[in-house]
Amino acid sequence: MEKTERLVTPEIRGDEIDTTMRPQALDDFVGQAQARANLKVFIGAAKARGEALDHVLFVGPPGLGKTTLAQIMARELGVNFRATSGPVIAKAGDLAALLTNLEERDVLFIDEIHRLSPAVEEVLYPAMEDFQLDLIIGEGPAARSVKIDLAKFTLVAATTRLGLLTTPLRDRFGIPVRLEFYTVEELELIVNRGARILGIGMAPDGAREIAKRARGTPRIAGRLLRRVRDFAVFAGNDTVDRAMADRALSQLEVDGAGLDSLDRRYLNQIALNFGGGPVGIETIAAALSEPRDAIEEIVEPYLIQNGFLQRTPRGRVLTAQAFRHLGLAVPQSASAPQLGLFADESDV
Ligand SMILES: Nc1ncnc2c1ncn2[C@@H]1O[C@H](COP(=O)(O)OP(=O)(O)OP(=O)(O)O)[C@@H](O)[C@H]1O
Ligand SMILES: [Mg+2]
Repeated sequence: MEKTERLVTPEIRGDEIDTTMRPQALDDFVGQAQARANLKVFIGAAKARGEALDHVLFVGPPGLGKTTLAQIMARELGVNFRATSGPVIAKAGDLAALLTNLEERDVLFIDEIHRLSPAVEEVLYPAMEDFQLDLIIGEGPAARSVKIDLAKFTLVAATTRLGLLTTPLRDRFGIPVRLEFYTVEELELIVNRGARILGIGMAPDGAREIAKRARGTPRIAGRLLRRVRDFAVFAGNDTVDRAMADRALSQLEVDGAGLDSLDRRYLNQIALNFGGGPVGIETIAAALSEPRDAIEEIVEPYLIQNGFLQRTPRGRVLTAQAFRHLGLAVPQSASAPQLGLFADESDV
């Protein structure tokens, strides 16, 4: 099934070169105050001891800055940054090749670590724990196992789906870091910084308008900013104000809450065809002709976070706020407060 190309998708799109606005140092990185403060201490301590930093696991929805933080960590540690991702490492030998090329204290970044194959994971365990590689050389009766010592490296891994990680893998990370959606105020700072980098004027109410519609996600803030800039340039404006931002984003079908047409189709589907829920994710995915994974990863987290949707053991349920946002009458059941008791957000 083909994925819908959305302006507000938090995933990186094929047409984007996503690097100009990337912060280079921990102090330029906006938001995630707690994670940043902790990392600062751990990085400082590792540097003072001259040792490799403990392995770090970043968990959170796409576009919140996991890759950016991993790069910043390598830079602050003053070590090399090597990057790969779960689906790219096909064979155990691929990972072995990466690991044996690392120097002392280097950062190896594995994106989408939940997509590593079990055979590759087996190689990763002793590498993370004892900095050793257990390899089988040869086949049949001539096969023998050799141990190779590795440099003491730091694995920095990222996942959008903590629930898909095996427990033994999860347990081998000394520093788990959960990234949260950004506040509107934080996104305003990111939009203003981006506008300066892109060389476009930004009025305070313009930055606020873009920030409000960016779904708590810096990648989306950056993308909306670029599109709004296009509209401004086309209109002959050198400064983006609220009216300009609003006009551009409305034209692009991103509404005042940052919801796009897929979000509204999702909510409408549950409201109109399933009486507000509860309804199972498979049913919704089929009704929308969208892959279930995409819905779970890039549509629902923001809707749940912002009080439009609840996950319950019996399925998805719309909140009163969602009905109001769609301009629909709120059914009696949607306002029942006890629904929250059953909300299951363990894998958001
Ligand atoms: N705190 C921040 N301040 C400013 N810009 C940020 C911040 N975090 C992320 N960005 C910008 O958002 C974009 C996405 O960040 P990044 O690629 O690190 O996200 P990610 O969490 O790795 O996403 P994915 O899970 O899709 O890989 C980058 O272009 C980066 O410039
Ligand atoms: Mg990334």
